[in-house]
Amino acid sequence: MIQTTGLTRHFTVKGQRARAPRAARFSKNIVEAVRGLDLRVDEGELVALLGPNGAGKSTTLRMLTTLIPPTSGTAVVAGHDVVAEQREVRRVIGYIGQGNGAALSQRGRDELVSQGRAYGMSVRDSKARAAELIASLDLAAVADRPTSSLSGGQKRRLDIAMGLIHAPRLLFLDEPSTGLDPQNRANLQEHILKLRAEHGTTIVLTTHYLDEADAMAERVIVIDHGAVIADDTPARLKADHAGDRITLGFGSASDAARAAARLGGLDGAVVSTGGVEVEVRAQGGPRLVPGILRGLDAAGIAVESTAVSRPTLDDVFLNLTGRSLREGVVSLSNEEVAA
Ligand SMILES: Nc1ncnc2c1ncn2[C@@H]1O[C@H](COP(=O)(O)OP(=O)(O)OP(=O)(O)O)[C@@H](O)[C@H]1O
Repeated sequence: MIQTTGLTRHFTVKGQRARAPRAARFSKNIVEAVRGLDLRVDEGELVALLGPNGAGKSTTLRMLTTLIPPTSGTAVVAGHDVVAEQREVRRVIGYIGQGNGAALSQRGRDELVSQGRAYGMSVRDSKARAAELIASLDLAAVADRPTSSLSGGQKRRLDIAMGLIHAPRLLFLDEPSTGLDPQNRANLQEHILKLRAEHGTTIVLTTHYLDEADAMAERVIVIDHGAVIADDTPARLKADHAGDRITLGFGSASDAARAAARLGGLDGAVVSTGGVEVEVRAQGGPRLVPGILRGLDAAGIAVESTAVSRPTLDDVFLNLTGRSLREGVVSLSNEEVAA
């Protein structure tokens, strides 16, 4: 359904050099937003592009939806080239960008019908499709109110209905749940999964919510600094790139330091200390704990508490990049990109 080869997008931004002579004060910086992306998404897949702010997720989506052309490389979407066959691509895709515009004084139902007409559907078909989407996205109670009076979650569901009016085979969602409270977020995720189950739509979404990617996507593509750094099912990413986390608590920092020194020899484990706690990262955490406790007991080091947690996608990102996605939020500065 999607195939990209070496997909690249640069932006030129003007930078100001205060100390330079007047004529040379404005320099041009190249931001390499997306660098040589080779991507394949098959029909019916639900794929999440996950990455920190500035990683290149939206730029990728904007190229795949023909909103901006690539600087180099190619992308074929539903059998059509995104540069040479823009109109054909647009006909078969739905795109819901960040903060789409359902904020007018029109009624939601009318907006949906207008959108259907804009896609060349008849009034009758547009009305029938609008009614179907209103029912399946749980908008019946609000569809006849001005859209400006809807809540954030209702507006976002209306955005999604707008993107689906022409029954696209492929739907792009750019951060569908950003700005929603946890309840509305869960509700929206449920609706997206239901639509997909009902219509078999291929869905590509971007998110920086780790739990969203984990819960919804059967495939997660981790993007950092404009390039793919991992691509697999959430379960395999966690198994391959992050171990379980065993946290041991001690009565004193010196006990913790002695324990860390002993545990350092554990095969394949990464050990770190923080005050009176020691954290061990290793595969098969629950099975390792009894042996760890026996070993420390034999060395006369008393363990006061033990906790084992399964890895998250954040652990995967941390392992791959040395940075946390939770902190997040790494914005790519022009200087960083240029370096
Ligand atoms: N129109 C533009 N002009 C200049 N730079 C841009 C433009 N659009 C994006 N960029 C830069 O390209 C890089 C990638 O941006 P992009 O919006 O694709 O990231 P993202 O992963 O979608 O981030 P977020 O999660 O914050 O939406 C960033 O450094 C951004 O500042």
